[in-house]
Parts: sequence; structure tokens; C-alpha cells
Amino acid sequence: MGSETLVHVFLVSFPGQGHVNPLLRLGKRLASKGLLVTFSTPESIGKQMRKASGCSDEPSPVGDGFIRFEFFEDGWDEDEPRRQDLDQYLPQLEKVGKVVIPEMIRKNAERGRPVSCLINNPFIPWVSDVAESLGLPSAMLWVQSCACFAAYYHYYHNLVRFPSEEAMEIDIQLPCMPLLKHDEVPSFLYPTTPYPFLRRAIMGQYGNLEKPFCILMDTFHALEAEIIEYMSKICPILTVGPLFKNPRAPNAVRGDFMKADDCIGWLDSKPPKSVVYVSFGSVVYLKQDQWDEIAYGLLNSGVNFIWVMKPPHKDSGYTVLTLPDGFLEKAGDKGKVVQWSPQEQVLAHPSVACFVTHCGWNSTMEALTSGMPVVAFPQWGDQVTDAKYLVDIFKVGVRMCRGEAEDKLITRDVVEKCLLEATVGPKAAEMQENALKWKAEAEGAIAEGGSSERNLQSFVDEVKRRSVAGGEALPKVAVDLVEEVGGIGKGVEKSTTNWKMEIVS
Ligand SMILES: O=c1c(-c2ccc(O)cc2)coc2cc(O[C@@H]3O[C@H](CO)[C@@H](O)[C@H](O)[C@H]3O)cc(O)c12
Ligand SMILES: O=c1ccn([C@@H]2O[C@H](COP(=O)(O)OP(=O)(O)O)[C@@H](O)[C@H]2O)c(=O)[nH]1
Repeated sequence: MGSETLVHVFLVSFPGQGHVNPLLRLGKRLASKGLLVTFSTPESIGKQMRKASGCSDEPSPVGDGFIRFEFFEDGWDEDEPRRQDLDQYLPQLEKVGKVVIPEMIRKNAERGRPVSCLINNPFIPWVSDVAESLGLPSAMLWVQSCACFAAYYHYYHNLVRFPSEEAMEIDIQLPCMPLLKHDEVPSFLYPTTPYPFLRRAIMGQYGNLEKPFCILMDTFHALEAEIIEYMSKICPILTVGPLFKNPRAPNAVRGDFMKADDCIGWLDSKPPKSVVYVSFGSVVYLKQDQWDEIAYGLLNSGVNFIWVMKPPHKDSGYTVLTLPDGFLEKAGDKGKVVQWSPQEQVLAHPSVACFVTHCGWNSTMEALTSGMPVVAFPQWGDQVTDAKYLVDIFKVGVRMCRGEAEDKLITRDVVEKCLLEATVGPKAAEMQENALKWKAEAEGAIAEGGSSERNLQSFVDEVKRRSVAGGEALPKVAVDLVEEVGGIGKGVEKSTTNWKMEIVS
């Protein structure tokens, strides 16, 4: 069957690695169930994805369906430094996206690929407005835990008292959740957060939460059962995780922004469970003095290690981190420092014993699902909450730090102690056992008849049902979009205005 005859879903992603990965994984899962999936994000990232991962606009087969990429210009020059400032960038994306996404959808319809559903991830809630104005159904993929979703929900609706300037160090009790200490609440909610723009970005999504007909989540029922059940009574939640394993159709389509360095050959040469994998994800940067302590902790513990040292974005304001003098020589064949790793493969490798992680939700899910114990080194946002769950609830981790807000240097002795605790001895064995239990639960969730698999199937059925009911029509009236057409730069064709006028009249 050609890709033209399939029901078509259009995915729009915020341009961050931690957002692209889960949405692309969802795209592959939907494609494997026989849908045509178009994945879209700004061209600035598209360029990197094409170069590092070979993403193409030609449909690539995945299971019974296809996936293709279609990037869009965000209206700014290639090297515009304002992209690093979300308070400026998010309104720009909204202004441009509200014009170019309908245009892309119209063109797809003209080419025999009418779109039946739009799906976005957090930070770009206006995608649901676009869907509504075109008369299309929309869904949102939440890319953090359900616990964090619940915390933000209670904050947004003012249902519970959160830390405030008057009372910073209060504990928080949310329904169906463990008591969170003040520094275990997602840190964007602290009055003192250095990232108020990320709080605004997340809250923006809650302002639009009634528009998507469904909120998909990259988690699974057994992992967060109580809070999933509680929040499901309030919001139309479908848990579909872990998304990163696609049992039906493993497929080479990837969305890395940087080419991964080869780690597998090196790992193959190491004994089973002898390597510590250290990575702080795509956006966290530590300070130089902390970096030095981790370096000495790794050396002093005598473990083998792979350490990801991602170069900072040139406009991020971060200074390039360095390794202590003679570090690589001292580490010798015990250590490997890379710029970007093939993390999924590393976590699945038998030589790896544990994962020192910043506890981003993707890394958290990938670790749990790979049966990998962790050393938790959270910094901000949902990471501090994920660390709490990894250590105290899922019981697969030891805690190395409580977050950036504590402003505490974690010394090399503590680093060494945590690494040893997580790799040798009874605690390591217990965590390993628990991690394998979660791996098995996760595999059950995505297997035939499992909770996530059933949820994904009912989502696909609903998209198909709505697509028949809606007749896959060309976009309907888009009055509020017409006014915006004037203000955009490149990437928007002249015909936009005419089309708007035709549609409206
Ligand atoms: O990419 C960004 C940007 C950004 C800024 C400028 C620009 O031009 C493009 C992007 C800003 O904040 C982020 C915050 C993130 O938090 C991460 O988001 C994940 C998913 O929400 C969580 O699981 C992790 O714990 C958390 O670290 C992840 C990101 O990828 C980003
Ligand atoms: O060297 C690396 C570091 C990270 N990742 C991937 O990048 C994503 C990071 O997402 P996460 O939510 O963990 O953290 P964020 O980068 O958003 O803070 C995950 O899917 C990782 O597998 C990777 O492939 N190689």
C-alpha cells in the first residue's frame, strides 16, 4: 500500500532533544500501526537532524506505515542568538508556526495526503489552536512523568500550597503521590528558579489543556499507577510508554542533533558490568569545579567509564568545560570521553553497570526500561522529582546530589562513594534486581495486550474514527490566522495571503 492512502498524522515538536526524541518515537510507533506520520520541527534543528541522523522528506517505511520529515523556517536568520532565549523564541515560533503549519497542512492535502490529526509536545501549545482553527483533532504528548504533570496541574490551578517567598522550605503533599520535600518539587515552580521562562513555557501548555482530545504520556501504568489513575479522572490521559522500544518495527530513523561517537566497540572490550556511563543529557551544564570533582571521583574509584562531554551551544553563555591536566592519560584505557553517545545502545550493553544521570525523564525511562541502576545527579526542573522517584520509589538509584538550588559542591569522595555503592556490594545487587523488575514491567506494558499497547491502539482507532467522521476535509475557516500573515520572514510563500482569503470567503 502506498503512503498516500494511509491516515496521516502531523507531529510538531519543540526544538529540544528531550522533546524531539519522545515525539519521534511516538511517530514511529504510530507509523508501525499503519499510519503515515509527518514529523516537523524548525529548520534550524532540521538541518542538524538531517546531518547527524539522515532525516529525509521521503517517506521511510516503519512496520505497516511510513514516517517522513518536513521542517519549517522559524523566520529568523540561521545564527540568530535570540533562539537561546525562550521568552523571545517561543512567541516567535508561535507567530510563524500559526501561519506556516496550516500552509504545510494545506499542501499535504493538495498532494493527496490530507492530515487527520495534529500532535505536539510541551512548550508549543498553539499547535492545538491551529488544529482547532482548521477543524482538526489534536493530541499532546507529555514528555515528563505523570507525577510532574500532576504537580504542575496543582500549581496551575492553585490547588495546593507550593514553596513561596514567604515559606520556601515546605513539604508538598499531592493526592496519590509521596510527600515531596521542598527541593523535590519540579524546580521551575520555586519562586527563586533561575529559569522562570521554562515555568512560563510549561504553564502555557496548561492554559490550553482542554483543546487536545487526548494527552499521551511517555510512562506506563505499573510505574505510576496511582497518580495515573487519579489524573485520568481529571484529564483524558493515555499512557503509551516506554516509547523508546518499538517491538514491532525496529527502525533506523533517529532524531539526534549530533552524530553519536562510537562507544560500542570500546564497550565490547570491557568485562560485564564494569563500566559507569556518565551523561547529563542535552541541556544541563555543570560548573568547572563540579566537573573536576567528578573527574577525580571517576579516577579514584578505579571504575571503567564513558563520559559524555557535550560542547555547549555557542550562544548559550556557558563556558567550555575542560578536563583536569593529564586526566585522559591517567584514565588510559579505563575511560572514554565522547561528545555525544548512542545512549540507548550504551544502556543496553552488558558491560555497563550503572548510569550517572541528570534524571531527565527520557534518560529516566531509558534507564528503567534497560534494567540499569542509576546514580542520580539532578539539577533542575523535573529532574529533581525524577531523582526522588528513582531513589525512593522505584528503588533503582543512589542519590549523589539534590539539585542545583542547593548550590553545593559534590566532592570527589562523595562521587567515589556513590560510584562504588552503585557498582559493587549488596546495594548494587538490590538496585539491579529492582531495575530488572521495571524492565520486565515495561516490556509487559508495550507487549501485545499490555496497557501501553492497548492505549496506543485505542488512540490510533480514535484518530481513524475522527478522520472518517471529519471527512479529512481541507482546512476550514482560519480567521484569526489571517491577521498574522504580514509579520513573517522567510519560509512563507507569497500565496499564503491568497489562500487565506479564499478559505475565509
Ligand atoms: O532545548 C531546550 C531549550 C531550548 C532553548 C532554546 C532553543 O533555541 C531551543 C531549545 C530550553 O529548555 C529546555 C529544557 C529542557 O528540559 C528537559 O526537558 C525534558 C523534557 O521535558 C525533561 O525530561 C528534562 O528533565 C529536562 O532537562 C529540555 C530542552 O531540550 C530544552
Ligand atoms: O550522549 C547522549 C546524551 C543524551 N542522549 C539522549 O538525549 C535525550 C535526553 O533527554 P532527557 O530527557 O534525558 O534530558 P534533556 O536533554 O532533555 O535534559 C535522551 O533520549 C538520551 O537518550 C543521547 O542519545 N546521547
